[in-house]
Amino acid sequence: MAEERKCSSTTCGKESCKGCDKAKVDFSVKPHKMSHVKKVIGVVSGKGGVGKSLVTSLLTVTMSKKGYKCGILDADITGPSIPKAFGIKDKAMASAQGMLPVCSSSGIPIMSINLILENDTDPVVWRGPVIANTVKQFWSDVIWGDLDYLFIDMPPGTGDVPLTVFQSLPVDGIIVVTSPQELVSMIVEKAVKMAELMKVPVLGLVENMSYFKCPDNGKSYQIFGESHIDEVADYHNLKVLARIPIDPSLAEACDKGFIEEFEGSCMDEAAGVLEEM
Ligand SMILES: Nc1ncnc2c1ncn2[C@@H]1O[C@H](COP(=O)(O)OP(=O)(O)OP(=O)(O)O)[C@@H](O)[C@H]1O
Repeated sequence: MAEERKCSSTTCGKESCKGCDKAKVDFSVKPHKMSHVKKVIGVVSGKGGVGKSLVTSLLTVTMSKKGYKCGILDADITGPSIPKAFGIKDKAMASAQGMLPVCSSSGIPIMSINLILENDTDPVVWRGPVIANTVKQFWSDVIWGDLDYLFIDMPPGTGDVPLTVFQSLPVDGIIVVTSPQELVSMIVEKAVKMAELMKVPVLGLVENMSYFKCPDNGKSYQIFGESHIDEVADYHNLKVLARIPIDPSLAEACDKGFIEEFEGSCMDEAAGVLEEM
């Protein structure tokens, strides 16, 4: 008689799966005992360079200005950009109890691989499991203290690290960042399907680089083509939380480390959704 074929998925976890060795296996990792984080929010994108780190930074700054205690876990180990956006030059320290995040000038605790590496330009040439373990340690070994929201800047795509974050950390919801271009529907669908598989709610979509408002004539131009974000959001029954224009002052703030000085209101709707959670 043919042997029953075992499910080899690490993500199956279905009650109905009779063959899955890994069904109902608990991959969760405990936070540091001195961390009390109320909500964990993942910021994801289907592909690189769409402004995920910018959106993570803007959300954190907006929520902090509303009086919430927020932190950022930079899970983008091979392309960390959060410390730069916040102009952080110090390195992370450790105490006998655990690792200490570095606080930005307005007091936002941040942990990123670039706060540990000797030089910011040192490349991380590590195997996937080592990278994934580092992210887990940023949760289990870092003393985050009391936080209302911890934002996780995920690496792009649906690979090893996003999978580790979803399985190991108690992610309460994700925000999907896109840019206006043809691939958007496929990219959003991949992120939404992964979130469904991981049973994590999608809080909504953010379209970055939506348009450019010309300072000379006040007209808006859709530099990357017509936006399809509304159709995609309707199709998946999701909200569009923000449309961020291409704004050279945002790029400058991000690249020169002044993101905390951001005063705009483009993240207000997203902030409202987070407050309602
Ligand atoms: N709306 C915007 N207007 C102007 N510049 C922007 C905007 N969004 C992002 N940028 C710039 O684009 C670059 C890439 O942004 P960012 O690092 O946030 O992307 P990312 O999706 O996190 O990239 P990666 O996936 O490679 O980590 C940065 O230099 C940033 O300042």
